[in-house]
Amino acid sequence: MTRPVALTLNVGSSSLKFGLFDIEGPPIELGFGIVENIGTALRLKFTCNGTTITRASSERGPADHRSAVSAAFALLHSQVPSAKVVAVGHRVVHGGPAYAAPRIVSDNLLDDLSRFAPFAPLHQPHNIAGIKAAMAEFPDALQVACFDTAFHRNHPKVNDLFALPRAYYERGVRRYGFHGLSYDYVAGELRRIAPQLHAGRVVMAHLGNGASMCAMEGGRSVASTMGFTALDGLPMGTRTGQIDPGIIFYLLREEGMALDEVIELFYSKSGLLGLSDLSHDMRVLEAAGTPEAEEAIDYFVFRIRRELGALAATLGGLDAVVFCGGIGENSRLVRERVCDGMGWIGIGIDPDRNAENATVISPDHSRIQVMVIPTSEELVIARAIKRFREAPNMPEAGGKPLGQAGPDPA
Ligand SMILES: Nc1ncnc2c1ncn2[C@@H]1O[C@H](COP(=O)(O)OP(=O)(O)O)[C@@H](O)[C@H]1O
Ligand SMILES: CC(=O)OP(=O)(O)O
Ligand SMILES: [Mg+2]
Repeated sequence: MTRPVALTLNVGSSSLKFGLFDIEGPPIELGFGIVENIGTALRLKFTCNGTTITRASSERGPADHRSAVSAAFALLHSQVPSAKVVAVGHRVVHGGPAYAAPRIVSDNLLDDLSRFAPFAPLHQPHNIAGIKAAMAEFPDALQVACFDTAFHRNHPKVNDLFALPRAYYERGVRRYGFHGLSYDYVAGELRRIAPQLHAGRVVMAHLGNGASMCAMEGGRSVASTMGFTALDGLPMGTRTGQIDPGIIFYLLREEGMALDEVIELFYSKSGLLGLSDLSHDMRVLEAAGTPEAEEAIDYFVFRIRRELGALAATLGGLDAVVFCGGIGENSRLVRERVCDGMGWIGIGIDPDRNAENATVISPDHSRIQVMVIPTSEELVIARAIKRFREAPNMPEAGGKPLGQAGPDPA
């Protein structure tokens, strides 16, 4: 017997995450998979019905994104042969200035999204390739694109500006902000767990391989540390984060680097990896204990603290800080160091709660609640699919980001 399911695809620079959802009622996750090590030798992991299987790719030589997607589809077909994929939802990192809600995929949309590829070179080309692969694999399925930038589209204009001549803003050179699917999910969870905090002033820190922070007022994004590209703001696994743009001119002019080399340096060789000279992976750095690894963590924490102060000032005060993403959800060390000595602003941490990754890690009666809320970009995508299936003819059926409006459909 076949059963109709929805598939979510989140194709990143070095990994692909996919989810399988029952969407008959409120979306329920049936399975979750990850294909890692794109660029070298693929490693696959898939959990479904309580069983986890892991596999190494049999392919020889470095595997590209196309083989990663094929491997994910093959795994699905072999492990869940009864699943009939009726809809596929895609995380698309850049939606540009226009897309403030999910969209059904069309040729026009794909053309439009390709224009933003230079703004997100680690993600957008792979996101688009994932959509095309899914269209070929599941030709009868509904295809929905969900944008990381959409959650931030209602920023006050001043927070979207760069101090360039005005024409550049009109041409799309704006501070877009990313990780919107994650913030949307976590804002929805915050509304469920603590509606009074959701209604207040919140800084969220999505700390994963990509890392950013978002200031929210009443569940709406008003500012983000990421800008025109997902290179801005916090240092990341392999990305610089905010940097003096004068360095780019110096590298091009004085050190004679080619533009592509600078792009590679900033996106793929910097951040935690560049500073530690060891790894982009926080777990490895925490275990290493070398002075360089320590300094990489110190810089990561320093920039988070600095942005926390700046975003709190943007909000005119602070009611809650929420950590999410692989580091935010799991690294007690990073959370502890971020909150250390922040009593002056009202932030404190309970060591036992922090060690347990508890939902609330601040002490009782704290003025500012410090929380850990695991994110799920996949569930936000599945909910968008569900809305489109219920109202297929509405171009905006994806609606407003969940954290921002209306009751949670789940
Ligand atoms: N227990 C842990 N302690 C510290 N860091 C962790 C832990 N688990 C995961 N991480 C870190 O989370 C990061 C990956 O985050 P994730 O959100 O999964 O990334 P992606 O952006 O690829 O989705 C890596 O730096 C990893 O080391
Ligand atoms: C926008 C971004 O940085 O995404 P990721 O964390 O998946 O790299
Ligand atoms: Mg991520």
